[in-house]
Amino acid sequence: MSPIFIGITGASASGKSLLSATIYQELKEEVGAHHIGIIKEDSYYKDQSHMSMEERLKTNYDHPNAFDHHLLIEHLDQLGRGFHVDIPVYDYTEHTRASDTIDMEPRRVVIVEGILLLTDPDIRERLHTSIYIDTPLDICLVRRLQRDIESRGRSLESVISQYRQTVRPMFMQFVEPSKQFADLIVPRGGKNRVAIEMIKARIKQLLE
Ligand SMILES: Nc1ncnc2c1ncn2[C@@H]1O[C@H](COP(=O)(O)OP(=O)(O)O)[C@@H](O)[C@H]1O
Ligand SMILES: O=c1ccn([C@@H]2O[C@H](COP(=O)(O)O)[C@@H](O)[C@H]2O)c(=O)[nH]1
Repeated sequence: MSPIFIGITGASASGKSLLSATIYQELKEEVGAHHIGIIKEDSYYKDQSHMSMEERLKTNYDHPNAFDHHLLIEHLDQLGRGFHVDIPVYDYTEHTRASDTIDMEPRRVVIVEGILLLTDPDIRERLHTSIYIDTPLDICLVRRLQRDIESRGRSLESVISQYRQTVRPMFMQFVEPSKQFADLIVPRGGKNRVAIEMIKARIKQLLE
C-alpha cells in the first residue's frame, strides 16, 4: 500500500517539528509505531563539507537552492514503492551531512515537514494533504533565538544577523507565498488542539 504523505510547512520556528511530533506521538498509539514516520526537509540540506567554514557561513539556508529536493523526492517515491530509504543526517553546527544515515522503512503515514516544501511543485503533487502553520514572525524569531542558541550552537549576534540577511527576506519571497498551496492553515503553531484533532481525523480518514 502506498503511504499517505502529509506536508507541514511554515516559517522557521513556527512549530512544524512540535506539531509533527505531537501528531506522530498521538497517532502511533492508534495506528502503531511502525506505521507512521516523520521526514524532515532539513535532513536534505546539501552537504557543504567541500567548502571552507567561512563560505558555509555565507550560504543562504532559506533559499530553495540550499536543499537537495531531488533526493527528497526520490526518497518519497522509493517509500511509495515499498522500499527502505537512507535519510541523511544534517549537522547544523558544521553545516554538513554526517557520514551515517537513518534507515527508514516504508510506513502507512509519512509526515514531511520543512520551510520550503510547498514551493516545489514536484513535492506538492506527492502530498495528500498540506498544512501551513501561520505563527506571527516576531514569535518565530523569539523561539528561534532561544532554540538556535541552546541547541544549534549559535550566538545571539549570528542569529540576528542571519535573520536580517536571509531568514526574513526568504520568508517573504518564498515561504509566505507558498501558503496559497496549503489545504489547511493553522494559527499559532504546535499546540493548537483543534487543528491537531482535525489533522489526526483527516489522516485516519485517508487510511480507511
Ligand atoms: N505553540 C507553541 N507554544 C510555545 N512554544 C512553542 C509552540 N510551538 C513551538 N514552540 C517551541 O518553539 C520552538 C520552535 O518550534 P519548532 O517546532 O522546533 O519549530 P519549527 O520546526 O517550525 O522550526 C521549540 O522550542 C518549540 O518547543
Ligand atoms: O546550516 C544551517 C541549516 C539551516 N539553518 C536554518 O534552519 C532553518 C530551517 O529549520 P527550522 O527547523 O524550520 O527552523 C532555516 O531557516 C535556516 O536558516 C541554519 O541556520 N544553518
